[in-house]
Formats: sequence, C-alpha cells, structure tokens
Amino acid sequence: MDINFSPEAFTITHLHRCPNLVIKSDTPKGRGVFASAPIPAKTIIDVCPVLVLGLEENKEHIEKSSLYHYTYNWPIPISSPSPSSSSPSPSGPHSPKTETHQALILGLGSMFNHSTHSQNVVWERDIVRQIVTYRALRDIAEGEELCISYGSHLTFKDVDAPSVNVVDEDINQLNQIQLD
Ligand SMILES: C[S@@+](CC[C@H](N)C(=O)[O-])C[C@H]1O[C@@H](n2cnc3c(N)ncnc32)[C@H](O)[C@@H]1O
Repeated sequence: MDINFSPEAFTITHLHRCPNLVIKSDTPKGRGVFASAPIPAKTIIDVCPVLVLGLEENKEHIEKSSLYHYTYNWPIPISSPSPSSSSPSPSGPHSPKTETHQALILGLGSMFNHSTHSQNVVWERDIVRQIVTYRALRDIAEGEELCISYGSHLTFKDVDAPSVNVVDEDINQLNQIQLD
C-alpha cells in the first residue's frame, strides 16, 4: 500500500539530534547529558515529542510513581467563556486561557538536569505539535554538562546550590517541579 507523505497529508515535524552528546551515569545529579565535543551556540540539541497527561491520571497515578520526577508543566488552551460572561479574564480580555497539565518529555528531554546558574540549554514548547525543542544557549565546551532550568520550585536538593543554612520555608519550596 502506498503512503502519501506529501505535506498536505500529515503534519510533519522534522527531527534533529546533535551527535556530540553522551549520557553519564552516577553523577551527583544521577544520569546527565554531557558534550562529547564542542557544541556551538544555537545548535539544536534535540527535538522531543511529549506525552501529555490527563489531569486525573496524573493525580491518581503519575504523582504516586517515579515518573513524577520526569513531568513538566504543559499548558493546554481551553475554550473561552461565553461572550455573555460578566467576569473579565485576569490576564486581559484577549489572552488565551490555558489549563496546566503535566507532560512526559520523550527523547533526551527527560535526561537534562537542572542548573540555576550554569544553564546552557533553552527549550521551546510547540503546544500544537506536542514537541519540545532544546537549543544551546551559548557555546558549550567538550565535557560540560548540558543543563536546563526547572524554575524556582524544585522537588529535590540542588547539588549546585551554594551551601547555606536551609530554613523551613526553603524546604517547602522543594516540593514542586516546574519548567516555567
Ligand atoms: C528529569 S530527571 C533528570 C535525569 C535524572 N538525573 C536521571 O538520572 O534520570 C530530574 C531528576 O534529576 C535530579 N536532578 C536534576 N537536577 C538536579 C540538581 N541540580 N541537583 C540535584 N539533583 C538534580 C533530581 O533527582 C530530579 O528529580
């Protein structure tokens, strides 16, 4: 049977993965992605498909499993309220409303560790295609770890963080992971 690969027949997402990468195990952050050769700024590191989770399955199953540490916020556009609704949107009348789901990022996306001060990889979500593209933020030297930012609410103790006395409030902040 012939399959029609013309652009009109499918939504095509072109994939790229930078070849200059290795995974190192047993680092202080667990496994991590490292450069096996220099990577110039703006290089596409990986294009990763995502698995968007339902709110219920995330709460009932994923949050209770080790997959919890591999999920990231994923905004889903929701339909706007009826024009007769009297309550204005807090972010303005024309802002699209979203519902925050969680998504499991496939490919290398789930292997990038967090760095607050040495982040060298940025990511971009494509909500419609359900893709995250990772790019080098600057030139990355051979041997350097490739790190993204998970944001400020971490679920673990950041091994890169300067050693200060952690107060209770800081510990409370370690209870949620999010990318933005
Ligand atoms: C998405 S996974 C990253 C891959 C993971 N290191 C592995 O071995 O599968 C997120 C987990 O990596 C670890 N991690 C990431 N960044 C870290 C950091 N800065 N300090 C300590 N642990 C980190 C934490 O255990 C976190 O829950």
